[in-house]
Amino acid sequence: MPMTEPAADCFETDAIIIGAGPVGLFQVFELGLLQARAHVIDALPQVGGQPVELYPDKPIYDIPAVPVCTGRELAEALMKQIAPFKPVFHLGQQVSRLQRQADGRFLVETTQGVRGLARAVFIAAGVGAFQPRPLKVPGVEAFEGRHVLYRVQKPEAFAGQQVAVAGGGDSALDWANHLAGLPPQTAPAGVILIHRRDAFSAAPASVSRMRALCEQGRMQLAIGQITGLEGSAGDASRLAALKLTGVDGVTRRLPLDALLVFHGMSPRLGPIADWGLAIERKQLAVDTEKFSTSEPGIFAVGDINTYPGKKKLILSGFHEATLAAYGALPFLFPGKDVFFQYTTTSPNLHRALGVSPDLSDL
Ligand SMILES: Cc1cc2nc3c(=O)[nH]c(=O)nc-3n(C[C@H](O)[C@H](O)[C@H](O)COP(=O)(O)OP(=O)(O)OC[C@H]3O[C@@H](n4cnc5c(N)ncnc54)[C@H](O)[C@@H]3O)c2cc1C
Repeated sequence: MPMTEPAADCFETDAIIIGAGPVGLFQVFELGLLQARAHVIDALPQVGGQPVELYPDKPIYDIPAVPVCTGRELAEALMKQIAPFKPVFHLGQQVSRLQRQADGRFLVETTQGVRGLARAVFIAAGVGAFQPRPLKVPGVEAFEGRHVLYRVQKPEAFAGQQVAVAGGGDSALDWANHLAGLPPQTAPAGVILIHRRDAFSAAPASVSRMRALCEQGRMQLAIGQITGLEGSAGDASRLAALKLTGVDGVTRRLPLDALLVFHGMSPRLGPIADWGLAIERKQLAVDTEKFSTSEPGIFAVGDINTYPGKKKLILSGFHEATLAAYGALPFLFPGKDVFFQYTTTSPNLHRALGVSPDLSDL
């Protein structure tokens, strides 16, 4: 790996975890028990990785000692478990660069400009960074980022505008409902939900609310495929209308100012492949003692890694995170002896966890 000088405006911490999926979150816990501070970076605006992004309400039955929990509940429980260690989260940030510095630490940089230095890095990047699926319509690039958006930051920015929301899942319906329900002074002039069929994968309560808003005339629903976008006559870079081809095969023109697209998220390995680490079939090769990558001080845990017998299961990732934390000790605290301790009986760990259990019977 190339050596560069440390940047002046970085956060500094013991460990940086790339990925806030279940394994990245549990990595915080295992590092916390060893008294290592962690910052966690994720491309998504929320924590929880695949279970929250792909199956938030589906029951999971194979988390040890938890007979059943949903993807969302798992993430909530992990967040509660790691709270005593006060991890710092950088969400909505895709890590693009990872470089060893002259002092042996690693500089981690995101595409949005966040930078951090740490003695050890844990790549818990799952199947890659989740990115919004782009709208596949000719010429869309001319409007992306200004009038065609995949994320909403300030809903009030659409006050008085004609807004179309494309998609049939939770994000699309949540945003369409939210925009249509805003008070008049901040509401768009019109909200139209566009989906390719009159069946939705969003939560039933969101679908009922959407239908109620349509009945009240506060939102419209259009069924069809977006087949084209049109710039305004005076300024071709300004979105003026979209073309919607209905199930009847007729293409209609819908005037609008902004199009919000929620066609789901897809994972991309992206920059991880360029960090000079040994890769086997799009996964990071690790040993099974420390879950170290080919670069000392960089560990890989969870779905992103591969080794003989690897199973892409959450419980396997938890085991990997535990051994990786111990494996990182020489990088985190060089020369310091850190002893293995049980959470049941160690006063040190109780202090770290902020608990004071009764030890008199043990
Ligand atoms: C439908 C479905 C059902 C499943 N059911 C089960 C089950 O019942 N039991 C079970 O054990 N497992 C199940 N799995 C698998 C389980 O979800 C994964 O094993 C688990 O999510 C892996 O966790 P992780 O933390 O390694 O990665 P992920 O959950 O994928 O999280 C990785 C995170 O890293 C982020 N990231 C990646 N690259 C970057 C980058 N460059 N910069 C910033 N952030 C980045 C991503 O945005 C993501 O949030 C299921 C998977 C699916 C798809």
